[in-house]
Amino acid sequence: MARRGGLGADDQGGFDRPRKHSRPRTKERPDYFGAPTARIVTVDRGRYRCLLDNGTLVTATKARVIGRKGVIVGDVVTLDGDTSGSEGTLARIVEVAERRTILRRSADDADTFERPIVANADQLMIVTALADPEPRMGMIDRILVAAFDAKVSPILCLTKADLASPDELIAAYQPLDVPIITTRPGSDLAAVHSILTDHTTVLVGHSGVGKSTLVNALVPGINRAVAEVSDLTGKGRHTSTSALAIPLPQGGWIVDTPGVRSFGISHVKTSSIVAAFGDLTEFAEQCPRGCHHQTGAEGCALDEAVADGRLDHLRLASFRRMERAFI
Ligand SMILES: Nc1nc2c(ncn2[C@@H]2O[C@H](COP(=O)(O)OP(=O)(O)OP(=O)(O)O)[C@@H](O)[C@H]2O)c(=O)[nH]1
Ligand SMILES: [Zn+2]
Repeated sequence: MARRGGLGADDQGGFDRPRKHSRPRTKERPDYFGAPTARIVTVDRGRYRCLLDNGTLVTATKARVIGRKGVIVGDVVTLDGDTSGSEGTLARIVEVAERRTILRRSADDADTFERPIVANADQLMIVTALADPEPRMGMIDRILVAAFDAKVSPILCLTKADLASPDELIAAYQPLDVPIITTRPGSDLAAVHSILTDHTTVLVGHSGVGKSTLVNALVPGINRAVAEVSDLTGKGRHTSTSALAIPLPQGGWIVDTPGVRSFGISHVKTSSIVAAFGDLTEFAEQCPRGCHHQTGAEGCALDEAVADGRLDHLRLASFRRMERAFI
């Protein structure tokens, strides 16, 4: 006679095992639909400063559901808990939206650990002084490579045009099709504004190039806003190495990166540089397997393309310089 569950009803082996998958859930996973979303503007010692869509600045921690996943500046997050932004309150980050881009760097080339620094940026502005400090093309090239790799559009901003001519740098970077902006004290920033509007643009540059001067000119009153953020961290000045995202009055964001002085690019692959030079890919496909495309590379189809006029030699020279920047 068949009894329901008869088989193995007294079978120790079958029923003593913990039934991991059939245990009833004690708690339903909460549904965060309708919960406020915010942008991470800075990170300081495990505390995340988030700007709600309504303009409220909220301090938050990571909820346990986030686990070990990193939350970085530029991330779009869902908040739970107290999102009033009142002093002493703490919200919880319960969801991190999928990132459109991640800008990474390794601190230097010896450090192969890649650190994500900014999420969801679509532009990267390399701020370089034309003098004082002297421009370093190697540095510009490395940052360009990092931008191409992250599929973030680079922009070159040449400051201190009152001290030296930009002609040489413009000639060097024009073949890359990178927008180039020059500034000087009191210069009209309309071109800068229009390139930044409705984008999320990360600013990188060496100390002293005039990045703060530029940010202050772009965002009136930001001195005060920076001070507010540092006050809330309990320190007199903003000493965090975190990036700081600043909303632009006309729409869009700029992300200032005080910590990024060097730009290790040990995580970048050759293929992503070739991919960044879309017009070169069709030629490179004709190269011998494993071709590094450098000067003297045997049978490199890029040389042939230049020889028969299909490719501008300056463009190839720029591509090779980019590749050399990290080989
Ligand atoms: N001649 C000239 N000086 C400038 C220009 N822009 C900025 N400076 C000066 O350059 C110096 C450095 O400017 P900052 O804006 O502090 O440079 P920074 O890149 O923010 O430097 P850190 O704060 O150290 O990261 C200051 O003395 C500025 O007044 C410019 O277009 N021309
Ligand atoms: Zn080649």
